[in-house]
Amino acid sequence: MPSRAIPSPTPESSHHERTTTRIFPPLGVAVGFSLFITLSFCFCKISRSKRRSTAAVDSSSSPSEKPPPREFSYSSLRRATASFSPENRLGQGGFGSVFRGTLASSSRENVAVKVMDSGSLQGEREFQNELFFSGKLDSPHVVSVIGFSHDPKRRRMILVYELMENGNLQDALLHRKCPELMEWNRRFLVAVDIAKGIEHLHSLNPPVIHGDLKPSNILLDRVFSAKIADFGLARLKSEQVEVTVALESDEIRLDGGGGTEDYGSVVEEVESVITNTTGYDESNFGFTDQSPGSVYKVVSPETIQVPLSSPETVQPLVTSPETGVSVSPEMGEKVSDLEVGNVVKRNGKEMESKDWWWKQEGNVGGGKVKDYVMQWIGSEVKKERPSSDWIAETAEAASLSSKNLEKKKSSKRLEWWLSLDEDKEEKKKRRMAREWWKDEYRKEIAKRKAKKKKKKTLESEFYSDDVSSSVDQRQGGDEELYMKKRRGSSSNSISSSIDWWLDGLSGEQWRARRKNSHDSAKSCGVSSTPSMRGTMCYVAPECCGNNIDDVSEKCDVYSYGVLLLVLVSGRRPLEVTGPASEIIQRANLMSWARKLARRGRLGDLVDVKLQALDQEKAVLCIKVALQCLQRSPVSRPSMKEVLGMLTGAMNPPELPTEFTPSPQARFPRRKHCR
Ligand SMILES: Nc1ncnc2c1ncn2[C@@H]1O[C@H](COP(=O)(O)OP(=O)(O)OP(=O)(O)O)[C@@H](O)[C@H]1O
Repeated sequence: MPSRAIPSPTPESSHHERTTTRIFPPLGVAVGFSLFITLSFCFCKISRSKRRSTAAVDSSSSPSEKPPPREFSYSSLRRATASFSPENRLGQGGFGSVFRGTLASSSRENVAVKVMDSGSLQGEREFQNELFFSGKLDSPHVVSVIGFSHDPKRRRMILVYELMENGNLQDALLHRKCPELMEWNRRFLVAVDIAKGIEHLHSLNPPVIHGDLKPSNILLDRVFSAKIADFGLARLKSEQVEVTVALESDEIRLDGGGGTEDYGSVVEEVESVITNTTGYDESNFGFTDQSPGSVYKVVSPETIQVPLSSPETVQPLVTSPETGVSVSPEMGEKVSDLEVGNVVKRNGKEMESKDWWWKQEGNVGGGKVKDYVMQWIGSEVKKERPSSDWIAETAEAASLSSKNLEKKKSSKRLEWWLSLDEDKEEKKKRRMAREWWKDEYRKEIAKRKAKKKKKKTLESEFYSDDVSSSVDQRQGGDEELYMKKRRGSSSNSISSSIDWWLDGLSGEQWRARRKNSHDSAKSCGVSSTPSMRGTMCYVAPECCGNNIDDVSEKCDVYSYGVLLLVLVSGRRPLEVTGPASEIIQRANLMSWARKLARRGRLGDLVDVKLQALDQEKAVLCIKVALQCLQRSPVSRPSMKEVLGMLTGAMNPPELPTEFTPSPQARFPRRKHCR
């Protein structure tokens, strides 16, 4: 087979090849390089966009970590608020004033700056709590804490929040009566926003219980979307860990039932809010004083104590091995149960039952709350005082003890008149005067009797609704006490009126323990939070006791029920309103709603000023509210269920059986004989 001859290169072709190889290799490298660059650029772009899209998916499924609160200098916040000028004042809370401010940063962000009252332990607790929870909560339905400023030497505590342009719901709905909130749809959305916010709190692990839900703690943004604010009374719900503050000793106490790891993590978390964000190494709250015994002093296997205030003020508690009661070594005296907390058993272990939520600050046994309640009720009713002055009457009755004194004095005066020994002429004059006195005295007695009778009728009418069901709830001795108190002496009629009124809302325990309540109003002037347990009318009955096991998410559900009724009716829980014949019935919103439910007339509760009303949805809201207001916490729905019912994701609720309209009588009523 002839082999193919390979042509030998001619001199020209070899020259050409030489030139080509001289030119093309660098060209090929350049082309290849540019191709490589283009490809890798495309690859980078594609992978980056891919990464971005996965990140977007991730962030939608689990919200990105919220930046921790920033630390601001006092001077920067002073500048932001024009030296805390009164024109910038947004409101006054129980523990400080809130100012509008504009941060000097490039974003010129508008903020709300809350300046805590210096020296107020409650303010300190609120400050602490807000920071603690700000790290945990990240929801569009919860007001965010942007930052803080703290100067322990001057006891300055400032919190910086996102600005909620339309202020609080109480003011917008009930005082300013914002036209936006007169639209049914907007009001309904506010109800849904709040439900979403609470549902978020309860869905966390461990769940967060707000503990003080009320319209003044709901803030509205520019477009009237609602957000939950004020975590001053909030707490973690956990079998294992309780965050408590022993106020007398200026200490945070982190109680854990499950070994040191449990509370260790919570301690870290509290610390991290302060230290991680600010490098707060020196002083703040004493967190960074790492000396054993001053930072995490283990009192019992379940308890860690963390000094709250500056190290100088800290008096760590130690526990007496015999009694298990905490003792202040500095003072060398026993801190009573009342001051530190009752020792209760839980999971077979002894623990402090009274945490700061139930704890009463300052005037522990002062019994000042009664005055405060009176003042508060007064402020509630004075706004829409009826033409009939039944309140004045009851107020008059309240001062009966002083009148008793007066009565005694006048009878003394009468005796004096009778004992006078005069001459005839004088005697005649005196006799006439004596007769006049006697007459007057008789008239006065008759008048008082009539008043007493009238007042009794009013009272029985007023409480007729709540009492029957309340009595059912009470067991054994409680019932007797209840009835005894109900029959209580008329000399205490105003306070008893108020008590019974409150009983319809918050349970008897509220009154029984009110002498333990602190008088926040006393020191701060304006506050609607009369006790550390939450706010009267909004606090659930079981949340008035000392048993921490009773505190659950259902306390918030109850408060939401009241809030929902306020939203639908456009009035306060206690308000004197409506035609004279129905004033008493309507005064207590919750009782009135229950009454209307029994009569099958829920529609009567709806605010008449509402525009574009969806009657069906309004009635749905009232039914949901009544579900939430059931006395037994287990009967109340969860917040998830509430949200489901409101949004239509779940079937609409039935009325609780206790409030269903009573069936028509089968037999015609017997006519009264005249
Ligand atoms: N982030 C905010 N944006 C706009 N206004 C606010 C903001 N925070 C608070 N306010 C206004 O300041 C008022 C006082 O708020 P604060 O939380 O101190 O007290 P409160 O909740 O009304 O009372 P209490 O302390 O008794 O519960 C609020 O009612 C509200 O009108």
